[in-house]
Amino acid sequence: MNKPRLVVVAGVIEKQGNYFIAQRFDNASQGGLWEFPGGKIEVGETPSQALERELYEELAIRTVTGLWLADSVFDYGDKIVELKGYLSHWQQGEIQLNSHQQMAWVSLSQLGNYQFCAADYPIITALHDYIALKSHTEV
Ligand SMILES: Nc1nc2c([nH]c(=O)n2[C@H]2C[C@H](O)[C@@H](COP(=O)(O)OP(=O)(O)OP(=O)(O)O)O2)c(=O)[nH]1
Repeated sequence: MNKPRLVVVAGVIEKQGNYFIAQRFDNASQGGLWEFPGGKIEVGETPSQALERELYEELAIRTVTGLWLADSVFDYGDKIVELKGYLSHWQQGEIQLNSHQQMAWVSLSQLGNYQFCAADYPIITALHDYIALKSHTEV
């Protein structure tokens, strides 16, 4: 039997130098692990539309999708996840945690203290690279 291949979008939201991360419910797939919020792309959606819809459903905030950070493919055994990571810019609303058991705002260096879903590590690397590049090009 072919394994399902899910195409999933995830958004990195920054506020005052910290990044939003959320912990999956213990009883979900990849339970208890941390992630960037997002979810599966539905038929007919662009990645940005899917991400803006998911962040509204999961966190009740309106966002605009920004720069693409990285794509990552990981085989979890029962399914293959193709994760697309983007920056997401918070526009409106206060965060309500509708789909996660915990949230945190953490600095770039603190991201290393959390155990993320395996597919997220290339996104975290791309975020580090992006921030390093940005700090070198800003005067
Ligand atoms: N939203 C999100 N999902 C991620 C990330 N990293 C990662 O491996 N995933 C995986 C976990 C899930 O298997 C899948 C996304 O599914 P989902 O968040 O829409 O919801 P779900 O729990 O209903 O998924 P599933 O159990 O039906 O597979 O992608 C991430 O950073 N954000």
